[in-house]
Amino acid sequence: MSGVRFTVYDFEEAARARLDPVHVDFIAGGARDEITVRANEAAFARLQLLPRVLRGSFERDVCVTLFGGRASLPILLSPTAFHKLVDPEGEAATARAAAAAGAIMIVSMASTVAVGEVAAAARAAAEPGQAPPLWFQLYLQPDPGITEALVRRAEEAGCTALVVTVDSPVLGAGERNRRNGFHDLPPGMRCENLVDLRDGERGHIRQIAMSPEFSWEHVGRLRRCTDLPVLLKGVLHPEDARLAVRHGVDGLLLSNHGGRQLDTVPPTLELLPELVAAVAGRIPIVLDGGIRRGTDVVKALALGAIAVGIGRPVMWALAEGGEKGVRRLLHLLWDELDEALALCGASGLADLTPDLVRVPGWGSAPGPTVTPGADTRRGGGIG
Ligand SMILES: Cc1cc2nc3c(=O)[nH]c(=O)nc-3n(C[C@H](O)[C@H](O)[C@H](O)COP(=O)(O)O)c2cc1C
Ligand SMILES: CCCCCCC(=O)C(=O)O
Repeated sequence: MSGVRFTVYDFEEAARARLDPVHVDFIAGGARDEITVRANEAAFARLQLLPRVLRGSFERDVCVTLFGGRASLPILLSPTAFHKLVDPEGEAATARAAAAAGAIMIVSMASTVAVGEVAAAARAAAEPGQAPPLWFQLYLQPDPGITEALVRRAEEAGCTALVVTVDSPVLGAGERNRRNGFHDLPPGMRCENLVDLRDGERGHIRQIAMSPEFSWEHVGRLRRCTDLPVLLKGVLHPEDARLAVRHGVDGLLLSNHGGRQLDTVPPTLELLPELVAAVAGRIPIVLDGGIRRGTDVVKALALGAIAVGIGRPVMWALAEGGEKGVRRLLHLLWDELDEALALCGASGLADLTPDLVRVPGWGSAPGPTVTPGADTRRGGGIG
């Protein structure tokens, strides 16, 4: 069925050959001119690695502890909607692959399998006695009762953290989707987490309300309605990062939505040093956008992210080979990460420090100096 896949790009190529071009556009596309989509990957390519040698360590440990849960690798599956578009088992297949690899999966509010079923699939595939690390992503809803009902569904499913996407006061303009007339899921597919939230609601995409009315007050309300750790996804401005800390947020997913919301925002990698300095070790930062290689993971972690997330690569791998495809993808990235650590002279993630990365010609690590003790990987709020 599937040939040998050596890189993330091989999965993408195979998936493109297999999928409806309209769905390829939905996955690959971004907002407007897709400048940020391209910038995300380019930022990683621009940054250089400056390895250490002769550090005398034989094995490498890439496990990471986040909010008391342990993951086998610092690569999360960022929330992506509509997995059934690319595989009949949808998010259940993804969850089995993630759980088998010990990777954290963030289930999208717009998943095509209900979060409870996703969790059951993950449990069945996890190592015996291990709780599969599963988080839930949501968009705040104008009706607080709906937001709360979603939180309860996630809690009941056993999710261990909530990721609130805050970069979507309106839906970013995906011009490819507009041109293709892609506005609805095909018959037989729906957003299962939305079914029966209110009488008569059948899981239509339109039930997800994007609204510019949200403020920090709503974040505070959500904070009070659950004991789960709450992360904000899509904070880009350092001042907003400081506000997030002040509002009791437990972590940030530094993300520009893979370039799918506001076009021309900076690549997340370039923003990372500023955000690390802004939160000053008080909460951990996960970064997504453009991660395609083990060396990309090393660069993000060296600059202070505790872990990274991948979006499109998961969709391509799921399309290419279902559960097995995602398993192979995670194994491949784990392998690349392990190799990159070895070549950098690192025995673990804590060895990834800002001095290992350089902007060409700069002669030092990019961005503002990270305050000593402000490394979110060792600071408070984690573990
Ligand atoms: C097909 C697709 C669907 C997505 N769905 C969601 C979603 O439901 N919620 C969300 O917060 N982000 C969503 N995102 C954004 C991802 O979580 C993530 O931020 C982005 O894909 C990371 O960039 P990358 O694709 O370059 O790895 C989606 C992205 C893609 C490509
Ligand atoms: C109103 C539909 C929202 C679907 C969310 C999917 C998403 O975030 C994306 O980037 O695509």
